[in-house]
Amino acid sequence: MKLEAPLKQAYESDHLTASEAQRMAHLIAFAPVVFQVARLMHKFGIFSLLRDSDNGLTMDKVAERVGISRYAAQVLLESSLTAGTVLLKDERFYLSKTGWFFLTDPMIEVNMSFNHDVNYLGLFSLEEALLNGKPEGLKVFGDWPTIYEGLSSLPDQVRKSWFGFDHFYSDNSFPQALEVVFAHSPKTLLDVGGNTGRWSLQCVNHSPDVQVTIMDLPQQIGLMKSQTEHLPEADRIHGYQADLLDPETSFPGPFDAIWMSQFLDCFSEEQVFSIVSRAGKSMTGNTRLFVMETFWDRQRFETSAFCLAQTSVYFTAMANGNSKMYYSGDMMRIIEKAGLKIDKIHDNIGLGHSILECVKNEE
Ligand SMILES: C[S@@+](CC[C@H](N)C(=O)[O-])C[C@H]1O[C@@H](n2cnc3c(N)ncnc32)[C@H](O)[C@@H]1O
Repeated sequence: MKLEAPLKQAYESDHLTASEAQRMAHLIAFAPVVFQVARLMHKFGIFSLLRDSDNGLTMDKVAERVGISRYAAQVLLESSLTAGTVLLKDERFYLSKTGWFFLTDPMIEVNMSFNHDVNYLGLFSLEEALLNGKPEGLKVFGDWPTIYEGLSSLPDQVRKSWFGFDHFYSDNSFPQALEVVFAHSPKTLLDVGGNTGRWSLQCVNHSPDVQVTIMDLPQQIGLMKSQTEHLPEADRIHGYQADLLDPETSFPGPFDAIWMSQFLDCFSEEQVFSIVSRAGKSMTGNTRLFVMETFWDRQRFETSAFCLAQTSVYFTAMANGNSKMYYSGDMMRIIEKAGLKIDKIHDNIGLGHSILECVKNEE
C-alpha cells in the first residue's frame, strides 16, 4: 500500500514520546469506558452545561442542575477530567477543547450514535467474525446473513442510527456528485443500492427529464416506495428488486449512467469483481459507471482516515464479515480486472468521498 501526504507523514514513523505512547495505550485499554462516559456527559447535558457556564461549575452544582446523584456526577466528572474532555480549576469544572468538539462537530454525534446503537454489543464478537468471515455480532439483533436483509426490521433506535450514519456521509456529497454525473446529461440512470431513494430524488429534482431506476434488495425497495411515492417527482423513480450477491442476477439496461454510492464497500473483493463485471456486461460504449466511495487512503485529513479504517470493523462484526472501507488501489485494481477503465477520479467530494468515473475498456 502506498500512502501520500498527509497520511504518509502521519503513519510512516512514530511521533509520540514514550509517555505519550503509554498514555495512548492506556486510553485504548479503557476506550469502552471513556466512550460510554463521554456519551453520557453529552446525553445528560453536562458538556453543554459546562460550555454555557462562564465560570465553570462545582461538582454539586452539576449534580443538581442535571438531576443526578453527587456520586454519579463525581464518577462521570473524574473519568472525563482524566480522559481530557473537562478541566478542573479552583473546585470548578470547565469544558476542554476536546469536550467542545462533542457539541460542535456533528460527525462526532453521528459516529457515537452509530457505535453505541449499532456496533457496541456486537463488537464483543469481533474475534469470531474475523476468524469465521461472518458478521457474528449481528446476532444481537437477528438471524440474517448480512445486515442489509435486516435493515428494515432493526430495532427503531438502531435503524435510526444506521440511517443517520449512512445518510450523513452520502447526503453531504450529493451536490458535488450531481455536477459530476450530470456533466454528461444522462437521460437514464441506474442507482445501484439506492436504499431509501435520497440520491434518486436529488437526480429527478436536478434534471427534469432523467428517469431513475433503483436496484436494491426487496426490503429496501419497499422502504423506498413508502418514503417517496407521495412526492410529485417520484413518478420518474422506478424500483428493481434484485439480490446482487446472486451471481445469476444480471443488470437491467443499458443505462446512460450507473451510480454506486457507498455500495461496493458492502462486498468482499471477489463479490465486487462479480458485481462490477455484471455491470460492465450491461454497459454500452456510452454508459458511465460512477463509483462513489470513502477511500481511507485518499483523505485530506488524518482524522478522516482514522474514522474510516475504524468503520471497516463494523463491516466485519456487524454488516457482512467480509467487506471494508477500501484502500483505493484495491478497488481500482478490481474494477480494471472486471474490464472497465477508470476515466477520471474526482476527489474531495463532500466529507471525503471520491468518485471513480469508469467506462467500458474497449481496447
Ligand atoms: C450502505 S447502503 C448505501 C445507500 C446509498 N447508496 C447511499 O449512498 O447512502 C448500501 C445499500 O446496498 C444495498 N445492498 C446491500 N446488499 C445488497 C445486495 N445483495 N443486493 C442488492 N442491494 C444490496 C443495501 O440494501 C443498501 O441500500
